[in-house]
Amino acid sequence: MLINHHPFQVNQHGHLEIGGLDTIMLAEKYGTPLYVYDVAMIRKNARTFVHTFKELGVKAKVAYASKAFSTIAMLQVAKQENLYLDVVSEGELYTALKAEFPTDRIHLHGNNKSIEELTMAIDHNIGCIVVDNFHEIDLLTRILQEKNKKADVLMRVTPGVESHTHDYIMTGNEDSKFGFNLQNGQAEAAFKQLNQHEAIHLKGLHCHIGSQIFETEGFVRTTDILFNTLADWKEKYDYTPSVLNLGGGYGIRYTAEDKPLPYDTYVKDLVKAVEHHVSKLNIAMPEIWLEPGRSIVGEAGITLYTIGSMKEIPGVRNYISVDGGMTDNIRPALYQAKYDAVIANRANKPVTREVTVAGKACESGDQLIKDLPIPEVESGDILAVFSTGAYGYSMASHYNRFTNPAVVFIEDKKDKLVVRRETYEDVVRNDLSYE
Ligand SMILES: Cc1ncc(COP(=O)(O)O)c(C=O)c1O
Ligand SMILES: N[C@@H](CCCC[NH3+])C(=O)O
Repeated sequence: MLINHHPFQVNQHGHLEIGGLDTIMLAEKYGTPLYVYDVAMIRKNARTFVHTFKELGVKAKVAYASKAFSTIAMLQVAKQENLYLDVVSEGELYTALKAEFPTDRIHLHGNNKSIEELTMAIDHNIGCIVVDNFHEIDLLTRILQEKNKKADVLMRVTPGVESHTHDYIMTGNEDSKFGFNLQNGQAEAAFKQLNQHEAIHLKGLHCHIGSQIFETEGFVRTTDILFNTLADWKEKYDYTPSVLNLGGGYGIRYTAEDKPLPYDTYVKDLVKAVEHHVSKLNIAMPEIWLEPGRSIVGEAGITLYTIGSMKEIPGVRNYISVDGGMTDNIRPALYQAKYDAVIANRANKPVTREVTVAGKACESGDQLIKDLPIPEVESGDILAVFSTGAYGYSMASHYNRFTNPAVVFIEDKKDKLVVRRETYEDVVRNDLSYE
């Protein structure tokens, strides 16, 4: 039985299962809040992207955008699936090195890369650096010259496309902190610097228009815009790219309102758009690189909470409070993101009322879900929130000095702790005395 369109089962005890295991057993064993991932689902998502390119006979690299969920275990799964890896910071790169991710398969992003980040990337011979701005060109070329090394580089451009998503996760629009602007000549100026530099091998362009996008039209329009520029640069500079990186952004189902496309549809439409322009320009087909994050891990993860206090305000609203909230999932507070959930130990009971799920942080805005239909509940019940696998753990905070939850992976009906729950000692570890 699918629960509210989510690919999870309910067992004979009426308990929600993930990967064939009882979520109530998991909550008892590991405590709550708890992030739980169905690893088979992660692998299936990754394989859909990779296999679709194979079926189409198109050379491609699928780089998991590790910002969505970066832990050593997750990066080991990405490695096992032969994915490439997108990192945006020293910390994400450090995690990749700890996971022994092959460095030539790592791509470095970032709109304000530090000298240390660039140096670390160059020292570890990572596969590609996605250059974002003029300051970075100066830093990068200086470091390469000092070290007498060369680097493969993509140039991040902003095409001026407004994707249909929340303002904060839109990145390809003209007014963006990311990348070189294609409209105002900055991209062309950067191109000239990069293309003629002896320490740089400019493999092509990168573009990421935003996240949680449910149609392919924005991506196709972006491809049109990129090829306008490429046609111009072919004519003026005899330049043809060997790589086109179209970023990530493929939407997932958080609630029944979301209607995600199958992931192979994105791949097929993008390939079609690129092939169209390639044949018009009469150039060799570039390799296509993608950077899915959310679509690989989002629906594969759930969060289990224990329900504590409950408050009824007659005629206004009923609250149930859980033992986590914005500190393990900032997305509702940050983007008004909507989530769906069930009472995991009463997953087959009829719905009788609507509640707002409040978190435990000292913020009125710490509300995970508004107007969630649920059956009768008691304190101590377990709430399972769906589709928390992306940008939950990775955006967690220590506000109110909460500890970050543990992470458990399920595969072949076995549970494995992959991130320990933090202790209060972890939280104060770097505090120094002032006495
Ligand atoms: C450059 C870049 N690539 C890839 C991603 C991953 O996006 P998503 O998780 O929506 O697939 C992001 C985040 O939005 C990004 O900024
Ligand atoms: N953190 C965002 C998406 C990442 C945007 C990065 N470019 C989210 O939770 O949806």
